[in-house]
Amino acid sequence: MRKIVIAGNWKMFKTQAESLEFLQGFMPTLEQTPEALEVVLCAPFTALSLISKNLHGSRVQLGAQNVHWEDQGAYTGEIAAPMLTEIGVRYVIVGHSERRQFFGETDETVNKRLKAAQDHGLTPILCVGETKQQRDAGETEALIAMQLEKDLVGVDQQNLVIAYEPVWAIGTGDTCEASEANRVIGLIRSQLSYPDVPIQYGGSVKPSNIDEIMAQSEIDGALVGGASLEPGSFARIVNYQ
Ligand SMILES: O=C(CO)COP(=O)(O)O
Repeated sequence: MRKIVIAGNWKMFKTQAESLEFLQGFMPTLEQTPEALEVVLCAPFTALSLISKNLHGSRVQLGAQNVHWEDQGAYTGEIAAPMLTEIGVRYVIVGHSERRQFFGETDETVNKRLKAAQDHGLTPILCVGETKQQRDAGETEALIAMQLEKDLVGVDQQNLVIAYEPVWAIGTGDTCEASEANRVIGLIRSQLSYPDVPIQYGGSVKPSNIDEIMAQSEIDGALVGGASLEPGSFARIVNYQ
């Protein structure tokens, strides 16, 4: 059976104080959440250590939003895997479209980051997805196939989560139709050597559409941006029907 993983990607939001305030509202809502569901919070680097201390003993897993491929070195502004594992981080987002678009992330660096994360026992959440322009040009399938081919060279698919995030659906309120997300995720799965990789959908996931998304046969969870910032809204998402 494939694992279900719902992760909040807080992006560049929340100070330490705001993170604690979130936890106070969110943690009590998890009592009804099925044990089989993995709930992950991918917080900014500065909040990880404090959140880790406050998650102690809870079922929520901690995630980071990026990781460098070297264990240490002269890489100003980067964070290495041992710095994350030391404070209890278990997951890390790699290759988010915002990293690819605004910070020059390439399939080559994404691949290196994936392998470094796994070498240190972190589970990477690899993000793939097409832009509006690519979708309109009918290039969705080819683009995603190419991203997977390049990003996954030498990557252990048994310790991996993939997030299908159509770039045009991120932060726009313009969700991809659940059936279309299901179709693309099925195509992604057909390209994997290990078919039980959990594959999430990401892009304007909200309390109002999570039930339909999770009802799809190929979709194993969600990577949630804006709607993960407020405890009540993220609680409704992880307690999907
Ligand atoms: O980029 C995302 C998650 O990684 C999606 O963001 P939104 O849920 O805000 O559209």
